[in-house]
Amino acid sequence: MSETTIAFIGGGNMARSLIGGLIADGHPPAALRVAEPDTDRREQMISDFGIQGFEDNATAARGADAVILAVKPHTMADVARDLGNQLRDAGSVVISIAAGVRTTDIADWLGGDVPVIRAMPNTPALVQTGATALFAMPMATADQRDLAETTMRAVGLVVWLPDEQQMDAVTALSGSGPAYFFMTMEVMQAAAERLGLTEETARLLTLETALGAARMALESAEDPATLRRRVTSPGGTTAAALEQLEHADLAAVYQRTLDAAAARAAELGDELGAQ
Ligand SMILES: NC(=O)c1ccc[n+]([C@@H]2O[C@H](COP(=O)([O-])OP(=O)(O)OC[C@H]3O[C@@H](n4cnc5c(N)ncnc54)[C@H](O)[C@@H]3O)[C@@H](O)[C@H]2O)c1
Ligand code: PRO
Repeated sequence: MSETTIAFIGGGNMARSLIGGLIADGHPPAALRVAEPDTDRREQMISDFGIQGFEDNATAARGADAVILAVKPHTMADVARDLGNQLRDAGSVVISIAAGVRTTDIADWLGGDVPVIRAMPNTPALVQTGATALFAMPMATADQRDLAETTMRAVGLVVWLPDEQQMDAVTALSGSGPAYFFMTMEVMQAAAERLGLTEETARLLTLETALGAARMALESAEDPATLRRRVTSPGGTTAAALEQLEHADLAAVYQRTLDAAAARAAELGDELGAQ
């Protein structure tokens, strides 16, 4: 793994999280490259991480073991078409992290015989607690799958999907999911401040509670419903609180939330695949 050269095409938020997580895991910065057209962003990544930065995608990708396409979904077709000749000849493992965009479309844009692996990571990769789902085109070799898995496992959990369609649900759950938890933290902290806590106290207690609940749910043999019941004394404070969440029909809110994200992922795949 330490010898593996990984080139990121696009140096935005998600690339930054993956690069930060890989370096924290011990990946040598010199073996990481980023192609980023925005000069300030590129220079910032070079200075923050000590990686190699390039203005030009082809130069960054040349000779890399893995090329991670980390541009926005609507930029993917142009980027893949430009890199196609080079990637087909080089035998690099091509991993796309774009929401919605399907492997067969990326392979077409690359010009055919390139086994594309699709990944849906999330930004907690930066602190090595990412969650990534992978799907590989059937033509991908075991070595190519291994390289994709090893790369993403360096920054957190990895699961393989048997069916690419499930990627839309994953995007709705763990790809976008950090935003749902961040929003919950924002509103819980604000509510606690309105109850009289200082900003700093409310912030710390909110974040530690989120971390503690997540760790406990991960490490416990009990399911979250059991853990929730253990917090909830009959007639107590938690019961009074949960009554409000039930009244707001949290289950329906989250169903609509994930449905909307999954539908948008499918829509992106349809729209962009038609190019
Ligand atoms: N941010 C997330 O939480 C997240 C999670 C999973 C997947 N993704 C996927 O990752 C991809 C990137 O998302 P992001 O949030 O990092 O976006 P971003 O806008 O922060 O980053 C995209 C970067 O690509 C650069 N870019 C634009 N045109 C380019 C080109 N032609 N060649 C090379 N680079 C170019 C931009 O300057 C920008 O820095 C998207 O496809 C998104 O669906 C994002
Ligand atoms: N961020 C990207 C988006 O919002 C993809 C998952 C998380 O589209």
